[in-house]
Amino acid sequence: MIRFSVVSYTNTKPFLYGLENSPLREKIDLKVDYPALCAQKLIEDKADVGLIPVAAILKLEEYHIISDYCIGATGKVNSVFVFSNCPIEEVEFIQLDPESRSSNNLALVLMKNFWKINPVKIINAEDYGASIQEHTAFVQIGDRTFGKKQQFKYVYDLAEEWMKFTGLPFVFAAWVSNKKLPDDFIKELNEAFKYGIDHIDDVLSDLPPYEGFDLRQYLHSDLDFHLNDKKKEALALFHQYMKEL
Ligand SMILES: C=C(O[C@@H]1C=C(C(=O)O)C=C[C@H]1O)C(=O)O
Repeated sequence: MIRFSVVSYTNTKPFLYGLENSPLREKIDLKVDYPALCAQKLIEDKADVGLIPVAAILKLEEYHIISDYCIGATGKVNSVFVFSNCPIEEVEFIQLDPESRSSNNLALVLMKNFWKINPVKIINAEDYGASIQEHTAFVQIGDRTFGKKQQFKYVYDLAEEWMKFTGLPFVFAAWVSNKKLPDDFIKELNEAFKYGIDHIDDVLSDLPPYEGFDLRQYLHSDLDFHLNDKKKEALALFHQYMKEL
């Protein structure tokens, strides 16, 4: 069995749909985890393949990006935000999301290089996401952000801000193995992913509706699952900025 750790959020449903409908399914021990844990499992060799935050690639001794599919966005992603009670230029404390690796680092890169601010980082805030301090903001990713945009005065979509900063799309998570896998396995895996991405309407019909959030728009347009050349360029640039943090 090949051990998989994949993101437990709605953004991953098309990939799961592809896997569930693939003959490969029987060869895979499939676990869904929050993204930071997917990364940890690959680092500790508790999984062989992960849909992992790209920020964590820098922590792997050996890695192979095994797919031209990813979790990415070209412009607004609609599920990765900094929520704030004050304008970003006035933020003094930034609470990071314990489930994230990429977006936490993306927020730090943008704060340093784009917004030119240097707030205090808070890693496991006791009042995470619930601070009433005016100058405290927080990073949040995934389904927990659905419908939350309306609740904050200042909301920054980090894929959109990255696009303003660099003119590039962004890659949040990629399919990575920590050891070399057989070529035919990788080929079948990518066929399964393609099948899932081609059947987003079927994925949507299996999902319960989400009040105040347009799942159809999210899966069809906000997310962009193709790891194309522009996204690879963005990934290299992001890693470069991360190293300079
Ligand atoms: C777009 C998203 O991409 C994700 C963000 C990640 C991160 O910040 O580490 C990791 C995996 C993806 O699930 C999201 O979760 O909303």
